[in-house]
Amino acid sequence: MKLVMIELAIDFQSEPVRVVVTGAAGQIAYSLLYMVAKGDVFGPNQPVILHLLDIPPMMGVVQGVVMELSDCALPLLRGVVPTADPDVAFKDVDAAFLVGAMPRKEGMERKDLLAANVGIFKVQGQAIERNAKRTIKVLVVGNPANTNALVCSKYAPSIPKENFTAMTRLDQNRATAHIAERLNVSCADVSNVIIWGNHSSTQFPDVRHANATVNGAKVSVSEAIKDDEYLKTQFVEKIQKRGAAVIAARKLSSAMSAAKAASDHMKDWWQGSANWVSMGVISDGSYGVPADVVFSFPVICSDKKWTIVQGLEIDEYARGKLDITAKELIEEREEALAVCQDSNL
Ligand SMILES: NC(=O)C1=CN([C@@H]2O[C@H](COP(=O)(O)OP(=O)(O)OC[C@H]3O[C@@H](n4cnc5c(N)ncnc54)[C@H](O)[C@@H]3O)[C@@H](O)[C@H]2O)C=CC1
Ligand SMILES: O=C(O)CCC(=O)C(=O)O
Repeated sequence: MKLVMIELAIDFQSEPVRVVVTGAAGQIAYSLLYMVAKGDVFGPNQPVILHLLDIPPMMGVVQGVVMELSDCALPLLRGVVPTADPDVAFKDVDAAFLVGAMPRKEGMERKDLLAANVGIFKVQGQAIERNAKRTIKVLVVGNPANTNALVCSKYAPSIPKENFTAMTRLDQNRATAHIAERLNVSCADVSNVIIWGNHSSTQFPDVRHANATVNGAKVSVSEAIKDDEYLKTQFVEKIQKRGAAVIAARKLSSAMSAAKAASDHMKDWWQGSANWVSMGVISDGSYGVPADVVFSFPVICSDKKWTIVQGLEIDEYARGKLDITAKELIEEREEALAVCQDSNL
């Protein structure tokens, strides 16, 4: 099928940002592209040019997505570049959503995807190094997201490591929504829920510093819930296993909620965050987390930069949880780097 490049003839004052979405034929991209193209992420006045990357056999499907984007008649969408060539996809891009990867099936752990997916992020890191703006902001969604982000950054050595992040916002959103439901308040009334560590079943969803507005008064979540044992056990397990629960129910992995989380993550990074948000970022050793892993920390974003929230108390219980998830990330890193070295990609 012949691919067409669409440059829509709309005149805007601001320069468009170039945004690549990989896995453009897949289910997360199908929701995410619409959110980006209608201004949810980069702002209601910021034109965008979308680069859509997928593999050659999926180009027919991508062409259908291009048609639908056009049919949405979105004023901010200045152009669409569908391609199966990473060098075209990453050319001069300002922001990247790295979604394209194999999703897990029922019964698998996310790290089981490592051997299949890590090569994709090596190749894309190399393409970023050759083509992207040095200021590119990269959000890795494809699993295992933290380790894929680390691999990607290692193969783009001239881009600052701070520009590579992994998505744990879906876990944050799940935890926030769960607390809000339990307290019968809106999600907007719950703040500062933290996800520490890996986007995996070792992650530590932590509400020890979270607040909720209940009946007009701001209180700590633990005060409002009044069941610390529940918050330390069932709640943690529920969030850790939520992805698997969705797969069991839908026979497909989370997509609409994953796209919303990707949109939230990039929006906060680009436009600034009102509260703490959780992002997988390169560890600088904060909270005793080993360096050279992409670890989810609470961060604040401003001026298109994230900063790890410092000074939070880590008690013995939290220390144990942080150490478990850090250990898993070190194991994943060693395995991933071995796969990259063995592969001729
Ligand atoms: N971090 C997180 O919170 C979440 C991560 N995920 C992960 O996101 C990934 C994508 O999920 P879905 O969209 O549901 O999968 P999907 O299977 O619907 O789509 C994946 C797309 O990626 C494409 N693809 C494969 N190799 C590629 C390559 N080298 N370059 C570009 N595109 C490539 C496929 O052809 C396919 O179109 C999976 O790894 C999934 O586990 C999903 C939900 C949440
Ligand atoms: O759990 C999975 O592997 C599916 C996608 C995902 O990462 C999630 O839903 O959290």
